[in-house]
Amino acid sequence: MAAATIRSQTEFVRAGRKLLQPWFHRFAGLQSCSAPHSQFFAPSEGIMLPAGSFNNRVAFITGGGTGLGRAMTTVLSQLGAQCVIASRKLDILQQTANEISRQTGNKVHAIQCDVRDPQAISHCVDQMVALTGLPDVIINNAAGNFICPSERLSPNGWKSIIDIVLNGTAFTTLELGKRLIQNQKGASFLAITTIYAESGSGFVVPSASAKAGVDALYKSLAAEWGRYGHRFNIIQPGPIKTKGAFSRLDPTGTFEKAMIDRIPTGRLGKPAELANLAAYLSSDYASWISGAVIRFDGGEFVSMAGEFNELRRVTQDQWKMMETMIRSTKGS
Ligand SMILES: CC/C=C\C/C=C\C/C=C\C/C=C\C=C\C(=O)SCCNC(=O)CCNC(=O)[C@H](O)C(C)(C)COP(=O)(O)OP(=O)(O)OC[C@H]1O[C@@H](n2cnc3c(N)ncnc32)[C@H](O)[C@@H]1OP(=O)(O)O
Ligand SMILES: NC(=O)C1=CN([C@@H]2O[C@H](COP(=O)(O)OP(=O)(O)OC[C@H]3O[C@@H](n4cnc5c(N)ncnc54)[C@H](OP(=O)(O)O)[C@@H]3O)[C@@H](O)[C@H]2O)C=CC1
Repeated sequence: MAAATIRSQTEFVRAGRKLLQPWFHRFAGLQSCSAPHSQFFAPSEGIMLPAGSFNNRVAFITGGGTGLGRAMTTVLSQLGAQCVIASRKLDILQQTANEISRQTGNKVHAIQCDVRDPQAISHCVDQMVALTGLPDVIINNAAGNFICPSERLSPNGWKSIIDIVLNGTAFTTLELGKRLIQNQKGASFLAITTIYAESGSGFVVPSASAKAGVDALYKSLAAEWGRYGHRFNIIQPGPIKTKGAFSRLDPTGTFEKAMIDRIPTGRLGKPAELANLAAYLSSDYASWISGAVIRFDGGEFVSMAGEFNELRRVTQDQWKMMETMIRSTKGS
């Protein structure tokens, strides 16, 4: 009996390893494939804004230790900003902060903060004020997500995403907004949401609901707090390969090709491309942009939305045949 249990456990572990091996390989280098026509849309990953665009500015980036947050921190730091990154895992934050500081020569500070907890945010802002003063640029980027059929979702599963994404963004924005208003200091607020904040999406229902809430929060505050010198903008990215996102949204790697097939530019986005857009929206060059929602997805959203877009698959011969059929139709 015991031997049978051990054998079945060993088999289970073996099967698990086999299943997970491609996963580890995929995330080791975060490589992805692309369609041949993506050659027309080669990413420009160099820094877009002039050097020094953020000199004497302080930027606060939640979730700045990994993925897109790290890319945005790198670009802002390269452009002269003193950056403060905040999230739950201090060791990762500190490593990122040290690496970027070394790379750019500008100090990046790491502060531990769970954005679900308003008191932790208040304490984090106290620490930031002591280190750098209040920020000029705030990027609400921290998020949590996982694919899950809604009938399998527990109340706590729902709550954990809403707490990080919607409440976390609201608590951070309100804490910083109130302090900036008290100090009569203007600032640029940017939220990173997603294309499905607009459409909704099955299988990521808590994330879709929370991100839609963030869009509404930022559009509302753009209207209300302009009078205090605050701008609020939103970037809705499509798929950009990061370990955080793809390990939770495409754990087996099965859907990546289908995703690329439906993106008109034939490839995924690059963190550096998003970082350039975020830097522009947060800069003085964008001082007349507020309340904007920028979809940044290589055309994926419209490609999925159009009734007839699947006709891309029709060949020239099939078109000839169909045109003949249509033209030969008489009457209605
Ligand atoms: C067809 C499309 C295919 C592929 C798409 C591929 C690519 C992407 C394309 C577009 C992306 C668009 C938007 C992306 C949005 C993003 O936000 S991506 C960023 C994702 N990054 C993260 O999530 C990082 C942070 N995440 C985490 O820390 C965890 O994952 C967390 C679960 C969110 C939170 O961790 P925490 O430790 O606080 O929570 P837990 O205690 O572990 O869990 C809380 C409850 O949730 C339940 N849970 C957790 N995981 C699952 C799961 N996989 N399925 C179901 N339920 C889950 C957990 O059980 C707890 O509930 P309880 O058991 O009832 O207590
Ligand atoms: N990559 C993509 O394809 C897309 C990403 N996005 C959005 O881009 C943003 C960045 O995602 P991406 O870089 O891909 O993924 P990551 O998982 O790398 O980034 C999420 C970050 O949020 C932080 N975080 C999570 N929970 C909390 C919390 N409770 N308090 C503070 N920080 C927290 C994590 O740090 P820690 O674990 O240390 O707390 C992590 O650094 C997210 O808003 C995501 O929704 C939108 C569309 C597409």
